[in-house]
Formats: sequence, structure tokens, C-alpha cells
Amino acid sequence: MHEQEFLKIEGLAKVYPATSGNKPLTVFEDIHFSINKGEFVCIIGHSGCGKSTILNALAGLEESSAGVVIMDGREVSGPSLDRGVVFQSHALMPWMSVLKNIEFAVKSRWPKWDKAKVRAQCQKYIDLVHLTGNEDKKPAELSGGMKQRVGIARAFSIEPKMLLMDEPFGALDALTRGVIQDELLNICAETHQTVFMITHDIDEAILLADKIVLMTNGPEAKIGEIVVNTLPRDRTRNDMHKHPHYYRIRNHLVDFLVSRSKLLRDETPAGYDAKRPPMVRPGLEGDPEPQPERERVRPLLHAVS
Ligand SMILES: Nc1ncnc2c1ncn2[C@@H]1O[C@H](COP(=O)(O)OP(=O)(O)OP(=O)(O)O)[C@@H](O)[C@H]1O
Repeated sequence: MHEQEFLKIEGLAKVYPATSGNKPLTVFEDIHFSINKGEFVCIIGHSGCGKSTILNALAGLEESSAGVVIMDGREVSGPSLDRGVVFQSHALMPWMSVLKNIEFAVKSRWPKWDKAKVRAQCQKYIDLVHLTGNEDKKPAELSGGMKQRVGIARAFSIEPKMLLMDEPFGALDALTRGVIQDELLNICAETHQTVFMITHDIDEAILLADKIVLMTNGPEAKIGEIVVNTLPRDRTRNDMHKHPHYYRIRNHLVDFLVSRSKLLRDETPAGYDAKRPPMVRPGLEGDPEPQPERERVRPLLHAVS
């Protein structure tokens, strides 16, 4: 195993058996990729290609039909507090306050901790997501963004080895989304958390991810390629578009979603090896110069789902 390789997905497949009148459905097959410790990896692909199924398999919430997920040298075989999960619907316990929702998770993780230690751990993450002063509020008294912050604080508070996020900001307005993205960046910089996240938002992926896994269309989806984010790690939402690589990366992702995700499903390119999906570094290492017209037109396109 590579020194840094922390999570390894080998030959993952999901097939739903035939039902009356329908053939078996192979959602995806032969999925291989790895995530290094402290890395932030996003997965993008059209609806139905199996992103949530992959995330649930990493979480240990769903059995795959083939393949293994190995985290920190051990096969994932069920849910564990080693992996924190944040869903689009924040899944808070409505009868519990912000503090109690987080406390519940912290106490489950460290049952022997005394009250003061549990409280300090909760407060640290409540502060990090800027919910200080809202500790005693119930979920019904919070906005959507605040609820999602509680979900994020709860997931981080148990200091999981791996954080899995399924479109965590999908239901938020653009402004709130931007603010929470920044908070997430800051928390990740502070905690060096390893993250796997599903998003439909290209700019979100470019801001947050070190690597972006691109899935071809389903059924029988596979990894089309893995794009390495060539922007500097200290990028911010306000300055990343000024970097010369920004539109190269963005165009590459849009191009994939608009046309290549279907072409690559229908025709596997010569030399494609599912065990080593092509790694692309836009702007670096032989990435071809973009056509001038494309450069002008493509930035007008936004998130594609
Ligand atoms: N119980 C089931 N039986 C048959 N097919 C299923 C079942 N559950 C899910 N599927 C199919 O599996 C495929 C993958 O679903 P999944 O939710 O993982 O996709 P996704 O890429 O996350 O989609 P989205 O972006 O819309 O959330 C879909 O085509 C879905 O219809």
C-alpha cells in the first residue's frame, strides 16, 4: 500500500437483480480509486450513475455486489463511528437542542469522557461552525443553513477517520452555501480531515476538492477520469477564478458532463484501465491548450446535474 493511501476502493460494483419483466441493473462496475489521508475528494456525475450508492458503500451502510472498501488497512463491513456522514437532509433529532444533538454523538464516541470534556468537545465544533450562542435552540428554531452547520459540527465532533458528505449543501441558497463552504474549508485546514463528498456543483468541487472523480453516465457507469485540482490549496471563493488554471479545470469538468460522460460510457477508449483511471491535471503535464472560442463560451455554463 502506498504510504499515504488511506482509503482504497477495489473493483466495487452494484447490480440489482432482475425483477419480473426487467433485466438485472448494473448501476456501476469495476470502480477503483483511492483517497490519501487528509485529502478532500469530490465525486461528480449525472443523476443515477451511483454516487450515493458508492458513498453508502464507503460508509458501510450498503452492501456492494462485488469489490472491497479498505480503510486504514481494514475492510469496511458495516457502519462505524470511524466514519462520519452528512446528508442533504441534516437528520437532526428534533426534540434535542443543538448542544444535545452533538453531545449525543460525542458521548457515543467516547462513553468514558466526563461531562466537562464532552461539553468542551461539543463547544469547539459549535464555535467552528459559528453557532456560538445557539446551543440551546431546537432544530425547528434554526434556518436550513444553521441546521446543516449542526450536522457538520456533529460529524466533525466525533473526529472520524473519514467524513462522507452526500450533497450537504444541495438544499441551501447560494449565499448560505458559500458561507458554509468557506467554513468547511477552514475546518478541514484545521483538522486535516479526510473527506469524500458528492456534489453537483462544479465550482464547489473546484473550491473544496484536491481530486475530482468523474463518473460516466449510468447504467454500467465507471470512472471516466480523475481530475487533480491544480489550483493552490490556499485558494478562496473570491480569488480562485483569477488563477490561470481555473477556467481550464472548469471547462474540463463542464466538457466531461456535457458530452464525454455519455461518450465514454458508450465507447471505452483504447488503453482504458479501470484499475488506473486516467488522471488529468488541467493546465499541467501535457493538458492541451483550449480552443479560444471554448474559453469564452464555457464559463457561462454553471452547475450541471
Ligand atoms: N432498490 C433499488 N432497486 C433497483 N434500482 C435501484 C434501487 N436503489 C437505487 N437504484 C438505482 O441505482 C441507481 C443509482 O442510484 P444512486 O442514488 O446511487 O445514484 P446517484 O448518482 O447518487 O443519483 P443522484 O445524483 O440523482 O442522487 C439509480 O439508477 C437508481 O434508480
